[in-house]
Amino acid sequence: MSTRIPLLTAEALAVGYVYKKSPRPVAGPLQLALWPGELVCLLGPNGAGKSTLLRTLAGLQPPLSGQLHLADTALSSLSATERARQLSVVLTDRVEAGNLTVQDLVSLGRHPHTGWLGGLSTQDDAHVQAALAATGTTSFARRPVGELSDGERQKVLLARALAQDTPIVLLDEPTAHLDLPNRVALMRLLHQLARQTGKAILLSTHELDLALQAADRVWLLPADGELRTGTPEDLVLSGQFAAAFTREGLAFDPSTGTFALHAPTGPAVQILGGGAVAFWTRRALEREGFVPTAGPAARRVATSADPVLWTTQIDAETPQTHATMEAMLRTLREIPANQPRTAAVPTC
Ligand SMILES: Nc1ncnc2c1ncn2[C@@H]1O[C@H](COP(=O)(O)OP(=O)(O)OP(=O)(O)O)[C@@H](O)[C@H]1O
Repeated sequence: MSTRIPLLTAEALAVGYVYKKSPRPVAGPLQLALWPGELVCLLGPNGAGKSTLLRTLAGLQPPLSGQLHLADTALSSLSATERARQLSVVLTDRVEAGNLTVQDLVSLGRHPHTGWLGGLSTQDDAHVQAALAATGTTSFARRPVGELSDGERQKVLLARALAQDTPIVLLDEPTAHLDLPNRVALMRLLHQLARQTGKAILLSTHELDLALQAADRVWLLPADGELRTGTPEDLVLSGQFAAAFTREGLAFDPSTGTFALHAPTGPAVQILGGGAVAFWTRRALEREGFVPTAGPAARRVATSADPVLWTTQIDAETPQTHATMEAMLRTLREIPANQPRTAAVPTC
């Protein structure tokens, strides 16, 4: 029998604000559990209440109602230091670091373990160095925090949270200022950290595709404030993921895991072949307004990978081979007399 117990639980938790003594609920009632070794991504549209929930779970704002426990201890009964030994948090608020260097700021993460006046032991310093290395910030450890770019500062704040070395890590939009390779690297780092150290890591993000790939579990907070949880795959296949982000004219495609940028309405084009060339051919055809299909169609394009080539055929005309996507698209746009002249322009 499993002896795993959640590191954080919430029962009937309502989060929100109080305005002129009246509660303004944002989300809830929520039943939640954060398990050791799991990376959880909190997803939802703008204004759904992700930051409000994270601040509440971090003990930085009181719940409107309900119970919050770290293991079997009520969060509200912990002192700030006890809480900081259990839970680290990085919010989106600007951090005023004065003249502190990166190393100084990351070292502050050790204070729940050393006390404010305590110097760093060798072991504390090892935690700081490991956090700098894991986040790729060692090379600017001596620089003042005030001189960093937004992305560099974001990595340093994550390093401080990692140096704190808590069982629970809460991160509000940790990828917001990072370029794509850094976003991918960060998600991979957090996933590995959760797996290797048994930490429970909860992060909010708008990086839906990355979250779907990296998260062990998704907390999906739609605008109605009713949280759905599950593996990314269960939420996608049940349609709950698409429903949370539904917008007029925007559709989530469960077969590719992406939101469609285009709404193709033009003639069908049959794609023959597979792999990367077929994938990118499909993308290009959709952008041009064609409807890519696996079934038979008057327009056909066969893809080959080595060498990269396309062979188009329209009706029974002589097939033509093309060395570039551009040439292939040009040919498909040249429509025979009995076909519509141009592919339909996608609607916004
Ligand atoms: N300090 C506050 N006082 C009152 N209402 C607030 C406060 N902060 C946020 N809200 C409101 O609470 C709701 C949820 O906001 P929150 O910032 O938690 O959403 P979010 O999901 O994090 O949004 P985003 O994805 O845009 O960052 C919003 O309607 C917001 O206007």
